[in-house]
Amino acid sequence: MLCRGLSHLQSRFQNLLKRGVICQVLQMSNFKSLFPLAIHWHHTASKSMNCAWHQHEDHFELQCANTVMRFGYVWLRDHCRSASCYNSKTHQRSLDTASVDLYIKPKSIRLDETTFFFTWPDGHVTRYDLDWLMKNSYESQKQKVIQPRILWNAKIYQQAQVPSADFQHFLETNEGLKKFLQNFLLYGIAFVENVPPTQEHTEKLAERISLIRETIYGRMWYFTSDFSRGDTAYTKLALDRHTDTTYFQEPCGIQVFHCLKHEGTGGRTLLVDGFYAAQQVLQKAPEEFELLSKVPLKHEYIENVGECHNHMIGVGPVLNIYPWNKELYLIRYNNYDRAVINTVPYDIVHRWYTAHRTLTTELRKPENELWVKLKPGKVLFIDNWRVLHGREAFTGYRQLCGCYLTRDDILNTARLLGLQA
Ligand SMILES: C[N+](C)(C)CCCC[C@H](N)C(=O)O
Ligand SMILES: O=C(O)CCC(=O)C(=O)O
Ligand SMILES: [Fe+2]
Repeated sequence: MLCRGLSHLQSRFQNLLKRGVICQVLQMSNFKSLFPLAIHWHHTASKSMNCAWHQHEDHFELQCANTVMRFGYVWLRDHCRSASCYNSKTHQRSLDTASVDLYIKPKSIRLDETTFFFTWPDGHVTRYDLDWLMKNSYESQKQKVIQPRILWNAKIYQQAQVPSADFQHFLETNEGLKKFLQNFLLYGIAFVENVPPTQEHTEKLAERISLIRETIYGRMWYFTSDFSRGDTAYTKLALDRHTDTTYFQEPCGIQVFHCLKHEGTGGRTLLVDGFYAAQQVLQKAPEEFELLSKVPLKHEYIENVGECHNHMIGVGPVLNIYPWNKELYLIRYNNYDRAVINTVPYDIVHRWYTAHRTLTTELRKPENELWVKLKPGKVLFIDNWRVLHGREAFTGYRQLCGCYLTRDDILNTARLLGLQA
């Protein structure tokens, strides 16, 4: 076992010292640029980043600044990035994980500058860069937000004065696209203006950022109040706030709306940030937030109108959160399409209704409602996993076209443009 800088060890690491071998890494000058979590460490670490490590019986421990990170040996062996274990051209694992001894332990560990060298019992050597380990540790992921967002009520959104994208700029420049996507990711809604009011141009716009998600409503849809489909959307009635396609196992990620024509009154679009409302529930009644994130519900779409026969069922809680950092990523809220609740016993059902009421109260607060009148030329993108939409009743002839997009593909575009998504 080789160690460096032992003389620099301070009392801070004395506990670790007592338990065995300690090594320290000094002067990590490239640390901040390599490690995106630098923002977090920035406050806690001085310029020379001190890290200490320790080889335990069943895991490897790394301590940098105030973070203690633990890595199991099977995990470490499984994440070997050597040429025989990992294809760096395809970014795919070649190693057969099932061939790794579940009780594997390294024969030796040494640190050279900022690279650890693990030698395994069969002589295979794995190298891990310190910053790679830090970035990929559970402990750092736990503190990290997957998707930075600005939660809003009407006032916050209006005061932010988020600009709309211009059709040409959006189509022809990466910069225009990137700005649009950044706003979309932050707020869950975004507008494009100066779009020729046709279905073809709307389609072109959608294809610029994502693959269109074809559903039972078609690829591009075009609808009026003709009740051509068995759903209230195809009437002139008001629609309370909701998310769409809750009856899919994976609800559509994004909804695109373009109002091509409206000769009449009413018909404004209502937008509510579901995550803002959920955040209020978390603050006011955390146990209700938890219940909404745990109780599985069914939503259902049953249609028998004309030639259209469909029966869709989607299952999932109202609030969907990542288990490791509790970050909210999907709200499934549609009181029209919610199916019979038969997945939980009656006493929990009652508690669920209470929690659902609390969330509904937040969602219905007038200060959380953003009302917009969609006009030909102005296309609205809605994050259907976050922002609820609704509409006011209307009179006269109204034509809306649009489509759904797959969330994976829009996030793919965002990442390729360098955005965090
Ligand atoms: C958008 N488009 C008119 C095609 C479909 C409307 C789907 C309406 C359905 N109740 C839901 O919320 O999913
Ligand atoms: O007519 C509208 O403005 C929206 C209707 C609706 O909720 C939908 O089509 O998903
Ligand atoms: Fe809808």
